[in-house]
Amino acid sequence: MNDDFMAAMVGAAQSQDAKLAKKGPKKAKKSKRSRDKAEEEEKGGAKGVVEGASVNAEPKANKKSKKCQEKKGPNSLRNAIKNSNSKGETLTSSQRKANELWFRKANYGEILFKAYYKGQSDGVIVGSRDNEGGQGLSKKEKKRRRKREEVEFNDFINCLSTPLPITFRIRSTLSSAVMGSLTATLSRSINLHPVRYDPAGLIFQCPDEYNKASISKRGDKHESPVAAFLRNGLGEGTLARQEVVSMFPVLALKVASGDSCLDLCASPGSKTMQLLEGAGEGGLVVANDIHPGRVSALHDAIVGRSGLPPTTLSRLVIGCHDGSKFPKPKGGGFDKVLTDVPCSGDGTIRKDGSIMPRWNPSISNGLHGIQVEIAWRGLQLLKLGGVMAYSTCTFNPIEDEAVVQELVRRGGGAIEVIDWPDDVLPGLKRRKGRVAWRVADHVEGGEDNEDDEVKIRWHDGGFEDAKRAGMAGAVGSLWPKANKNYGLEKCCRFLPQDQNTGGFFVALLRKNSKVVGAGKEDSGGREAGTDKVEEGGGKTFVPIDDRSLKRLEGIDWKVNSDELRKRLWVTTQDKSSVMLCPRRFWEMYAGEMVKVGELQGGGWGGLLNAQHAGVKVLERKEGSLDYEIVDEGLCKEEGLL
Ligand SMILES: C[S@@+](CC[C@H](N)C(=O)[O-])C[C@H]1O[C@@H](n2cnc3c(N)ncnc32)[C@H](O)[C@@H]1O
Repeated sequence: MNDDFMAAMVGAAQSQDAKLAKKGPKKAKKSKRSRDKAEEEEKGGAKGVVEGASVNAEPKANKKSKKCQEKKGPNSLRNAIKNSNSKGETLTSSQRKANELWFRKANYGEILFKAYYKGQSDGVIVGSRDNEGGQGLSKKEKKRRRKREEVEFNDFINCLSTPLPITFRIRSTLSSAVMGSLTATLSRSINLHPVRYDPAGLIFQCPDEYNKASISKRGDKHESPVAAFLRNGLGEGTLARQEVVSMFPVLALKVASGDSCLDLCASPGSKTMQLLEGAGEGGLVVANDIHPGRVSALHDAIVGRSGLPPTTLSRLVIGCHDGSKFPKPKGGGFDKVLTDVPCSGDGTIRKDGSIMPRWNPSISNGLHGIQVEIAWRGLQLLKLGGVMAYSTCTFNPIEDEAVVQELVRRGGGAIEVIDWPDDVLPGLKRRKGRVAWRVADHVEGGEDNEDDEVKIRWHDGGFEDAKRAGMAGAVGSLWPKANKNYGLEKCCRFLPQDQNTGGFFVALLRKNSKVVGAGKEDSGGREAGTDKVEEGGGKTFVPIDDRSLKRLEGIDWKVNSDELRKRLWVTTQDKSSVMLCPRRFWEMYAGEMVKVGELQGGGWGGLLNAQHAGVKVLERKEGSLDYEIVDEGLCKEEGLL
């Protein structure tokens, strides 16, 4: 632990003590309990200082790969947390740590979470399922309804504090004989039956007594029969461990044999595996993630441990790009796209204890913009008539319906939210997407907040009002557009108490015609203008042209320009970098670039077992037209230096 951090902790504890002294004794007592808990965690060195949520938590990787991730992979969630104080100030690392520690110790995450979701519009968590908002009810009916909602809200909160059941699925690629024998073993020897809403009989949810701890006791004589069954099945590749709600988006996509699929935010890869199973041997799955370390973990999970046969694996291409700028492959778009975007992850509270303590609404507000951009790119990369699933594991409408609303709005008629297919998991309890929700941030004391308490600040007056009130990161697309019909009720919300699952959100979007950009006034969070890119415009890998080659003139390449032209494929990722796609493909493996294939023939994806679609090797120096090499080792390997 370094001195800075120690100082930050001491400072945080002192400021917290001062705050506790200011509050009444009751509040102080409550906060003391959570402070003790936080201190225990701190001593254990566990998740002491807030890191990314489970969805974004870095996989275990060696030190080198971690360093590499920090250098190369921006983490949207971590960034959102960093900037999540209501004033939008950029904090130093020790200020941030102190802030987080104080926040966690005082239990503010839970307080804000409850206040936010309790105060949300009808149906976001509790209440009407029909988007009617309870108009026209008598006083008595309203009172009864409020009581019912109170009970419902308590059910929701109570459910969040219970552990998530272990779930798994039988792989859909197995022969019916193997499937039959597995289901027979499960029902006869273990008395475990498929979930009632899966007529295919492939999804299983273990009873509560089989928790994570009991399942992880492996191989000893106390190993439970389910644990042994799982261990064998996972090893042989007949089973896949996956949270049940996480299976929904790919099932709803109804991937058919021969489909080309893009998984834009793929790591750790559980949904990529479902896509691969569905697309079969005639299909193609491109799995992408922005983090080299997470791409590596995805590779290990799928290529190393999934047990999927080589014929299936050869249909997989792994990429490592910012999904919002993913290059368009030559020869048209994908049949199916999945954008399982980075999110605040509060739907995973049952399995990730680190989420609630640092929860605040500004995290979601901060992620909305990148979620829109990734999903918008997904829509651009979709074939006409193709379907994209947009999914998150959060209850927050800011990351759910508000994103879908912005995509449909941008599409200007080209994009349509479609219904969940009737024949997929019939009987599954789904709640309708919301057409109304409330926008909030949180205030941490000071001028805007006389009580000096951290609390939710609602912005019901809309975007302009919120901007005037100093809401950090306010963009128009956070608010519902009450006067327009965007088909949001067709989105699906999954709440934990309904089926003993995690929380989840799925929207299916069909592309009916080409999408060409959007009006500036309501951009989803990035600078206006970035959404003006036409489909695939400037983002296709092409062999390097003379003009681009000229821009790279300062570099002392060891091969002549004809050879360079053959080897280098280029796409402009942003104004300051050039993504080169050598004719050889590379992947990130435990922090090292490893060559995995060579391009044959003319087109991108010509070799399907290529594991990487390109890599940024040149970056423009700030304020100059010169490029500098990002990865010298790679250029040397390629014979370019
Ligand atoms: C919810 S997780 C995906 C889970 C995965 N689909 C699965 O089911 O196993 C979100 C992922 O998005 C990645 N990510 C974050 N920002 C991204 C971006 N701009 N482009 C692509 N991936 C991104 C994170 O690294 C993280 O692995």
